[in-house]
Amino acid sequence: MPTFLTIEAMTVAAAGAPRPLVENLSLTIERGRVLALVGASGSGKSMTCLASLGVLPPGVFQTGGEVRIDGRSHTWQELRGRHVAAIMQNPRGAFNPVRTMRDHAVETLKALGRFDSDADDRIASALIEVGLKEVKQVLPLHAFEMSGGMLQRMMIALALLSDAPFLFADEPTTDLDLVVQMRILDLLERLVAERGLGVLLVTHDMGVVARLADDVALIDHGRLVEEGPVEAMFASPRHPVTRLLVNAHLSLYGMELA
Ligand SMILES: Nc1ncnc2c1ncn2[C@@H]1O[C@H](COP(=O)(O)OP(=O)(O)OP(=O)(O)O)[C@@H](O)[C@H]1O
Repeated sequence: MPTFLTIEAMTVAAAGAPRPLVENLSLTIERGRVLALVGASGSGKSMTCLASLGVLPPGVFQTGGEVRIDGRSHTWQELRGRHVAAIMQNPRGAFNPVRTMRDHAVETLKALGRFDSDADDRIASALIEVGLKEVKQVLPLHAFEMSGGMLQRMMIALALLSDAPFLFADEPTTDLDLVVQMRILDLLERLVAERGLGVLLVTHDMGVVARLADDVALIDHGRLVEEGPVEAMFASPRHPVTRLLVNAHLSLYGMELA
């Protein structure tokens, strides 16, 4: 099983934009650890994620860089599903409204080339692993019949069906209420511990970072400006934007940086 996923010198540009949206950005994600990619809105976090998965929106292009697993380059087809699974913000929008949860699970297994006689067992154990224990009741549901928290759990279950060792999670709790956020973060933490997943967690929420991340990388205007263990980032942030984010977080608790 691989140990490291490295994003190397990733550069992303948009047609007509005067400067790159992401510039020469390198990150390493290690199995069993959570790397938080933080930064202000529009700093390039999602573009880094999307470029690394080869799914940039129309008009936006990767102009440099690559993704390696333990030093080896891979095609997007090999990366997506086999090595990296992804969960995104707004799970409701990710589901086809006229298809059931079972349809989505079957479609995911078919896309991965893993739809065989064990499919039903595999789907059931993925649902149980993410806390959707009433499998028979959940599988016939459509997205509109489920809460945001259930849908995010279902997205994570679909990600687990691939057995990919790395997970990209782009703002996985942003649209959820605080109690559900906490439960999803608990679930991600358990999956990192039990499956040894390596997670790239995209967020602008320093509360989420404090709760889940081992390491933090800060991006500003598409460039990596600070990187290190989470404790150091909170105790002595160096870059002005990191100080701003940490101070904004601490002020919620009536505290500020020394
Ligand atoms: N489809 C697009 N075409 C051109 N530029 C885009 C497109 N989508 C986003 N951008 C620009 O790319 C830059 C980076 O956007 P990105 O979505 O990666 O930021 P982000 O850090 O993830 O922000 P947020 O936290 O708000 O999601 C922004 O300046 C944004 O305006």
